[in-house]
Amino acid sequence: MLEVRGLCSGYGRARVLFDVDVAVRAGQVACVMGRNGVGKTTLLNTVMGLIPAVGGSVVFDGVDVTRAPTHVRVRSGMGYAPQGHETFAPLTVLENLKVAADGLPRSGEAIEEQLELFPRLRPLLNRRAGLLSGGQAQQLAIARALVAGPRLLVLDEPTEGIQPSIVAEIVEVIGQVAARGVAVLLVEQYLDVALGLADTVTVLDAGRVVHSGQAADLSREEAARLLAV
Ligand SMILES: Nc1ncnc2c1ncn2[C@@H]1O[C@H](COP(=O)(O)OP(=O)(O)OP(=O)(O)O)[C@@H](O)[C@H]1O
Repeated sequence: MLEVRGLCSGYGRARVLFDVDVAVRAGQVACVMGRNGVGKTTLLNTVMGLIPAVGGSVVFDGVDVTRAPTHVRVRSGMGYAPQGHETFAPLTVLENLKVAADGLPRSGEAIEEQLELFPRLRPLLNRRAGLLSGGQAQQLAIARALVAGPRLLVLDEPTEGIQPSIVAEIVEVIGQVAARGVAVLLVEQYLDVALGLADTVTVLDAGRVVHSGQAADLSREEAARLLAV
């Protein structure tokens, strides 16, 4: 579904990612881990085309999108919930979902599906997104990314700073989304969440892949060691 090969990117002349390979299959969760500042968000932003790649390739569903603008990637089936659960703060929850569903053939149904996935959002439909708690806003951000029915869902630290009960709900939804056949590329700092969801794990350090493999083959101790490098 997604094949990232030899990806290099950065900011101006400051190179952040060096030859990063990562792949995600339909129905699987690929988790990218690493300490703060190693380049995880830069990787996701480069995959989504928000930062240009200076080397390597991003192939989605067999199509090379390395130079495609973000909106083309989104239209071709890539959904993104960036770090910090970004939503349109002055708009209500429903308006946020409507903006994301704009132009879809069955937008009402698409929004209803998200409310089934995130029942906590239903009583909040008329609340401004800027007034939501962090966990509610994160659920809205994921719902927005899902509303168009992406085949790849890219999530940047969806559990960061969120109360444990909502973390459990978000983890459950990510598992359900993958079980429906969506490929999930997930940046996650919490080891338990990551190892609980992941099919594959890629660990970055200083912009390079230092571990890549099946989650089932990675012990908790080895993962903790890699993240402490
Ligand atoms: N807009 C920017 N301009 C210049 N440098 C940046 C920019 N954004 C990030 N960086 C730098 O790129 C490097 C990687 O940052 P990135 O946010 O990708 O790391 P991360 O692994 O996602 O970290 P975190 O877990 O803290 O979110 C860091 O050294 C950071 O300072």
